Amino acid sequence: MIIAIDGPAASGKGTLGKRLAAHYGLRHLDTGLLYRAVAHAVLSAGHAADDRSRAAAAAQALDPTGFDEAVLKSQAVGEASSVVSAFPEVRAALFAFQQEFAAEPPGAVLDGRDIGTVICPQADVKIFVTASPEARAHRRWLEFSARGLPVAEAEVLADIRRRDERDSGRAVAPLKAADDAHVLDTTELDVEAAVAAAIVLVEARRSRA
Ligand SMILES: Nc1ncnc2c1ncn2[C@@H]1O[C@H](COP(=O)(O)OP(=O)(O)O)[C@@H](O)[C@H]1O
Ligand SMILES: Nc1ccn([C@@H]2O[C@H](COP(=O)(O)OP(=O)(O)O)[C@@H](O)[C@H]2O)c(=O)n1
Repeated sequence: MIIAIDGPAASGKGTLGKRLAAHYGLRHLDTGLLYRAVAHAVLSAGHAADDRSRAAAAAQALDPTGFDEAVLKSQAVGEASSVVSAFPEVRAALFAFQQEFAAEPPGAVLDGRDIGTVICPQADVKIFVTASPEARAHRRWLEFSARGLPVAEAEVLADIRRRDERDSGRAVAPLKAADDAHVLDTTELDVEAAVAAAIVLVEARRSRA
């Protein structure tokens, strides 16, 4: 079984992806980490995120095993990742790895922006997770605070809005719900309620199979 989860920044894709993978005994891939790792490689080599040829080269050279999530999940890397991810060469370089990951038995849960539309259009279940920008900013701010990263909530909200706009507006693989995706709005749901709602969607699909 392949479960595709897409949605805007900090909507809870990764949390849901991990929980569904554990529940169904599937592997999980947070595809945002791939774009974050490319952005981090470009920045740490002293280049700007909008340096297209450096970003393409970093994506082609990427070793997608063993990411340091603490480093990649910073605000600066998040912002840069949405710049590098708009380059078609970067997306092309990361395409095969994601498709191969999904194809390996017994299946997988992948989360990102284009899983249901581009990477796994054949996914058994597609979930588009969303929540209000304010709820998402608050959750991400809590996360940064818990990690001891001081940042103003208004700044997190501005970053989220900027990234959503860039991710939705790009020409290649923009952030959008697939026509056959179930939209799950978690603004009023805590993690447990969101996981339970997602399991209901997966079970409904399985009972039709
Ligand atoms: N339904 C929810 N209610 C409250 N907090 C949530 C919910 N889903 C996720 N979170 C929290 O919000 C933050 C962002 O979630 P995450 O799964 O990392 O989102 P994404 O992968 O979409 O960026 C995390 O700190 C996570 O624990
Ligand atoms: N499948 C994907 C996943 C992420 N991305 C890009 O990578 C950035 C970081 O993704 P992420 O999932 O780690 O971001 P958060 O939702 O965790 O903040 C996004 O803003 C997108 O620009 C993408 O283009 N396609």
